[in-house]
Amino acid sequence: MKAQKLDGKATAAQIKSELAVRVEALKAQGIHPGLGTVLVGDDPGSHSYVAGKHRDCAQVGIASIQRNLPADATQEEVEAVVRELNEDPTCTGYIVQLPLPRGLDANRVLELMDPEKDADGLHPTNLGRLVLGQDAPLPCTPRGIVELLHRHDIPLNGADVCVIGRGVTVGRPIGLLLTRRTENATVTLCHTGTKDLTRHVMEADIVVAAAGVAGLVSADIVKPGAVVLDVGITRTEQGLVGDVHPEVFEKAAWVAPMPGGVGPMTRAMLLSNVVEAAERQLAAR
Ligand SMILES: Nc1nc(=O)c2c([nH]1)NC[C@@H]1CN(c3ccc(C(=O)N[C@@H](CCC(=O)O)C(=O)O)cc3)C=[N+]21
Repeated sequence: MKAQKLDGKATAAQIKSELAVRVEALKAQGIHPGLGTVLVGDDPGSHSYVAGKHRDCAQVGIASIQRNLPADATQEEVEAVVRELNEDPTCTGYIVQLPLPRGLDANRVLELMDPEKDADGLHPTNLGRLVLGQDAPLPCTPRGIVELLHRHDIPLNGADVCVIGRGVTVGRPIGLLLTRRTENATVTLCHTGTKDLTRHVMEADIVVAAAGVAGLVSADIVKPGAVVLDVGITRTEQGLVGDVHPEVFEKAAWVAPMPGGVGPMTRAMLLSNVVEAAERQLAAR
């Protein structure tokens, strides 16, 4: 058996064409969505992600606002840019690209953002709203994963999901999304302190691999017919490597590959968050 592909690239293209229609409708009402990015330092990976985000914006008619700071920028300089974007009416949503260079306090920066403009869903207020089940921008990668599963008719109701990784952008919030009544999955959150990872992966209907350990999920620990999503990215001399070993394609029913799976969905959800923030601003007028 060869796994079917959870095609994030094609699904993201579909979502972008839906968003382009909503952007036109907003513009007709006088609201022009604009995405701001705050990028500190010269990490080539971060620069290429941010460039991709602005290309996506152009495709759906969202304006781009780029604020780049040098690697030696101070906490005060970064915070000044955040304050500026909070006040900028042309910026309807923005992100601070993570991780920030050493020595900068990302939590203090996130806290300073206007939660209504938080396109990443990572402001403490919005993470709190997620816990409380209130309407708020959702973290992009978890939201992209749920959307990818929904659009391939993968059932979540009652599914046993094993999440590997407890990071703030993926592992921790995805448990909150998947256990909402509307999704109704059962989630096990595994991490470096997990005693027997193999046992948890073996029992799972759906595996979300977000540990950042190349090839961590091998075919021998995946249940036949499982759904496996590769969220890990490790840069090697041979290129980008995911957390899911290629042999898993021979055992799983569905695989979201890296590249071409969750990454493009993450970017599409960022655009969704910007459009929804603009729609909320219109509704509040
Ligand atoms: N504030 C903030 N928000 C983020 O959403 C955020 C961040 N910081 N820091 C870094 C991570 C990483 N991330 C990715 C998004 C898309 C791809 C993506 O599109 N990947 C392509 C391939 C990537 C490539 O070829 O370089 C794919 O999987 O097909 C990857 C990684 C967002 N992040």
